[in-house]
Amino acid sequence: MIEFEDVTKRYPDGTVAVDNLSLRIPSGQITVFVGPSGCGKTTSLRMINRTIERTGGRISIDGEDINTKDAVTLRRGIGYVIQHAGLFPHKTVVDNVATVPKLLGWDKRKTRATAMELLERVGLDLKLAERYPAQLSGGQQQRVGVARALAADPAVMLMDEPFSAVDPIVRNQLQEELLRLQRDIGKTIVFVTHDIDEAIKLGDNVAVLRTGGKLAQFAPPAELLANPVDDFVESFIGKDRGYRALTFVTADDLRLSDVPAELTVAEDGTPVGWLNGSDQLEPVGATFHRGDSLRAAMDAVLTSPVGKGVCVDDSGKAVGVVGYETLAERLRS
Ligand SMILES: Nc1ncnc2c1ncn2[C@@H]1O[C@H](COP(=O)(O)OP(=O)(O)OP(=O)(O)O)[C@@H](O)[C@H]1O
Repeated sequence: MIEFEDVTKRYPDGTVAVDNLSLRIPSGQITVFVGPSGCGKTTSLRMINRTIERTGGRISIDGEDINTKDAVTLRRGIGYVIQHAGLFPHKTVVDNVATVPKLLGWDKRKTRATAMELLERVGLDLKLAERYPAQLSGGQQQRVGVARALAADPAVMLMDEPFSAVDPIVRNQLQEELLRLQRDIGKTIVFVTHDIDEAIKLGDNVAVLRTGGKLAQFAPPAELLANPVDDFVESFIGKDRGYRALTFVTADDLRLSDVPAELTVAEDGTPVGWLNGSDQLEPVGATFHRGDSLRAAMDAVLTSPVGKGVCVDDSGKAVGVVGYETLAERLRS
């Protein structure tokens, strides 16, 4: 656990970037700092690896005050990923990832093997390993940045707007990959973003900061959407919070009806289309799985030409359908 106790940062010019911040960041989870520009997110993050020194209060990792450690040793145990990846331009991709293991004096073979394994884990084509950063796309560079931060297997990883500079599609892919990776590695990740949707998607917990570095609310995303503590948090979360909260409700217990005859399925049971009155096939629309959210089920209903969302199993086979009435019944419960 990383604990902030009454942490303050006053810059030499008198700016108070962070004001009496107290919160507990649980181990093995993703905690997101979110808030408007200039609210102190980056300052808060960088005080954890002491690239910015706090001016008041205490920060501890697993009970140990970070100031009792030498700053360089502390930083080697904490991965750090920033916007634009911050890769060394004169080093190849694999050498970038190997930076910290080399500093730690690992032997060459082990270092290279680890670097290649990490590149694979973050989803980078290994053919790119000998390229230089400038020869990669922004999204590929970010993957290398994540691999580099993970190289020495740190327990803590700090990520400062890591996906902000890439286009929305790549950004979405990188977010999905981070969630997938985190299911395997279970690091303590502190993630900074100004984008509330990114915070809600990635965070196990979200700390909403207001200007002046004050904590407005610290809660899991579902709670934040359901119960914003004040007008500031509510307006920061934005519109559609009721609808977005459905992301956190599972469709597990949704009552399904049998697959009707009008839904044409292939030999393997996968849905092909809805047969309309003129004997023509209309597209199925979005489908959903049992374990998906109610939001996904609702999307399936809304995109279906006949108002029936198709539920499929892991092999893609249609296992049932759900209509407006059942969905509404579930939403009311
Ligand atoms: N070196 C500095 N000297 C003085 N003030 C600073 C310094 N660095 C940051 N600040 C101020 O501290 C406040 C918080 O800055 P910080 O970068 O932590 O915010 P942020 O929430 O990460 O912002 P953004 O989303 O725009 O990156 C801002 O008012 C900023 O101008």
